[in-house]
Amino acid sequence: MGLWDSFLNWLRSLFFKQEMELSLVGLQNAGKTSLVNSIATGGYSEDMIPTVGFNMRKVTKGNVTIKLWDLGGQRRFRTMWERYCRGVSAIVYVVDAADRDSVPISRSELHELLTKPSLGGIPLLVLGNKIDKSEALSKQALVDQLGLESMKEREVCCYMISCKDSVNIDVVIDWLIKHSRTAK
Ligand SMILES: Nc1nc2c(ncn2[C@@H]2O[C@H](COP(=O)(O)OP(=O)(O)OP(=O)(O)O)[C@@H](O)[C@H]2O)c(=O)[nH]1
Ligand SMILES: [Mg+2]
Repeated sequence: MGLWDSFLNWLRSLFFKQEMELSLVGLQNAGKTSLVNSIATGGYSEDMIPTVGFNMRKVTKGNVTIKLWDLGGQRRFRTMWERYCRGVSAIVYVVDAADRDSVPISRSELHELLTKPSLGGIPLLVLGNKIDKSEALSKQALVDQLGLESMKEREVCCYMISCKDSVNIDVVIDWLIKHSRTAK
């Protein structure tokens, strides 16, 4: 690339730079921190430490800088979810689709969170993770069991992913970038 093209690209990046802030929520062991790693570097590890409280990571994709709040999913951290979801461009809710017993709890935590008036209208991206496992639910089963069809007051989208095998991570990134236009 010539100097002039590089200069033009740099100029373009100044004008089209976008920022967005996202919160990642969901039960412990769902794979939220794994998803952050997958988005940021494509890396994956079996050996993860549960998130205590929260972590903040900034990831740049093209011209979009994404500020990610990766929240702890253990019960004692769930009361903080609402605070970190206020004012974000989108809420990303991660579910372990292979842990069928945990789905009802995941459903009630999600519905409880979304009743908060402060979070009204914020788009929701639900990710059924760990589809590399044979016991993982299908997308339709997950949508049904989480009661996503009944959510009419916000935009809701659901994808099935695997952080382990990097399945659909690109689709997730595309969805996030599209929603950065509403960044505050
Ligand atoms: N098989 C499989 N395992 C996964 C996948 N994604 C994450 N895991 C595993 O699930 C476990 C939990 O992952 P984390 O990313 O720490 O989960 P978390 O949601 O951040 O958990 P908390 O921080 O406690 O809320 C780890 O052992 C990961 O290796 C996946 O796509 N497939
Ligand atoms: Mg974590």
